[in-house]
Amino acid sequence: MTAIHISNVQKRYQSLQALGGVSLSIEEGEFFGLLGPNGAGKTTLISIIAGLIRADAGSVSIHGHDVVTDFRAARRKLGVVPQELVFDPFFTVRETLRLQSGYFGLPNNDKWIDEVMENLDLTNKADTNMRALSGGMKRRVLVAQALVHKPPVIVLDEPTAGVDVELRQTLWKFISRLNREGHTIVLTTHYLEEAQAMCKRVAMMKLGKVVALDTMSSLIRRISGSQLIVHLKAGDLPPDLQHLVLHAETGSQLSTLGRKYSLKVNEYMEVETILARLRESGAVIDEMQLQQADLEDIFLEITGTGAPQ
Ligand SMILES: Nc1ncnc2c1ncn2[C@@H]1O[C@H](COP(=O)(O)OP(=O)(O)OP(=O)(O)O)[C@@H](O)[C@H]1O
Repeated sequence: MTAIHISNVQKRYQSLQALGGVSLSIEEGEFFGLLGPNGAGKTTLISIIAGLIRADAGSVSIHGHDVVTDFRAARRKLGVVPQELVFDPFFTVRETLRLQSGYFGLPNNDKWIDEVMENLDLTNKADTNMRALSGGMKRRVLVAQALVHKPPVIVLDEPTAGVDVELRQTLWKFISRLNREGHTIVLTTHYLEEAQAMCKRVAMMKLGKVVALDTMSSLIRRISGSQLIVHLKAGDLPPDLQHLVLHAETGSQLSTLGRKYSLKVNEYMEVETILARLRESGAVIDEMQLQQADLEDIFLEITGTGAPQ
């Protein structure tokens, strides 16, 4: 079954086209990543999925329920962890979670609330007022709040932005478990290595459009091969190797003198050729390293920008 079906969604803010016709289907049980640089439209798309804002055109359904015409049924299937921390400061953690359960018509939900709190290391804060919690703890409550009604589809918008390593690990352990148990997970994150580790399939967005949609493994294969990083302490890269340059750092960008290049290498044999050409041209290598391409390189190649901030 399709968990989220997005069909030609468009959204404009005055003269700005935030989403220019996004179509995407996410199947039940997937662990899906939504990536893109700042302003790509990820939060706008998530807000439309959550029924918080209306698309100008197109449609979104969750487990077959349209988010506009069948809002309540769609909302029941969905748990959203938003980017921003918004709470009523006068309630305790447990009260906050009970209220949220009530909103979904689940008055006797304490067993699951306890389990969620336990899994997010919130148990000893259950009776603490929201206003007395640290930012990281508040973020845990946001996650717990999204899960109170055991939604089959869970959308997390930058859940680990600015949180410590401990919370990231706790969160990923719990989210992975929910995914293994069949929940569909959709994630946006600033941390590409996190997306690479967790997501099986990703969509990359840029300026309101999906510019790449593939499994993580084919995306990684797309930028085939590796990169050879060479730090030259004398001489420079000969012109006939310039076409291989992925990144270059020179002079003041480096803590040491010289020039540093990342070169695209498709086969290991090519390393030999590159080294021979450098030697012939009089360049002197200070350090070198061979690295597998990762999601960051692909992101750079596809969106033309650095990692999302
Ligand atoms: N309420 C709004 N009014 C006007 N413009 C908006 C509004 N919300 C978003 N935008 C604009 O729409 C575009 C898409 O924003 P959106 O927040 O969806 O991007 P994003 O991919 O989530 O970015 P980020 O990674 O920074 O969160 C941006 O150019 C943003 O400035």
